[in-house]
Amino acid sequence: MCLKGENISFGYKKNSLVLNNISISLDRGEVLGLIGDSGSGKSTLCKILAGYENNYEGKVSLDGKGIPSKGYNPVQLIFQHPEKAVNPKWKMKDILNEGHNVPQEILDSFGIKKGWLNRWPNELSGGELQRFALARALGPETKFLIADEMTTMLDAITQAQIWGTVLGIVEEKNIGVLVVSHEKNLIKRLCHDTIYLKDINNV
Ligand SMILES: Nc1ncnc2c1ncn2[C@@H]1O[C@H](COP(=O)(O)OP(=O)(O)OP(=O)(O)O)[C@@H](O)[C@H]1O
Repeated sequence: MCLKGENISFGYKKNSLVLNNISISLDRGEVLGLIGDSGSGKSTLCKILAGYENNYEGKVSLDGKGIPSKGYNPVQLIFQHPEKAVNPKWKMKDILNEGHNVPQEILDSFGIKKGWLNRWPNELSGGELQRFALARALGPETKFLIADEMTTMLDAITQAQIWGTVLGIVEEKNIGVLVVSHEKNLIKRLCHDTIYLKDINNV
């Protein structure tokens, strides 16, 4: 199975492109790095690949078919700020199990403690919250994970722990991962291959 973006062009404003004719392809089981200057459109490309942004030119496909607009999204996007991805009025256990019942072994692998389940999102640290976001995103129907600066705000130890867990799970489940980061060493350590996005407004 392959997640493809073909000849993607996109601008937030008319006559001002952020992405110009970008093509990218990610296989299941592959860990691909995406680097580029600030403002070059990495997050925008992530949103397009995960189906969050529809107003683009070109084609995004999963094995030749469009990303399903209803039901569970097999392309899961994880952002830098997990607090923006959760409903602040829900307890963590409800947020966690919204799409499917997350197995105990996944909770254990991310070090999610029982006591955290009864808390509200604002009662957890960024790293704790990101563990929940990942446990939820790596569901049985997930085929691709798009990690947009997902550990940027964390200390080095937490970053290594979280990536260690994620890499174990994606390998076992044969999930493809796009790793967006400005940390070249992290990309080098994690990824099989890397692509570079140029800022088209800065060349
Ligand atoms: N919702 C939006 N409305 C208008 N312009 C936007 C919006 N989101 C991003 N942009 C602009 O689009 C360009 C690309 O932004 P994007 O966040 O995709 O870049 P990036 O490569 O991820 O940057 P960074 O590495 O700094 O996070 C930037 O110039 C940004 O200001």
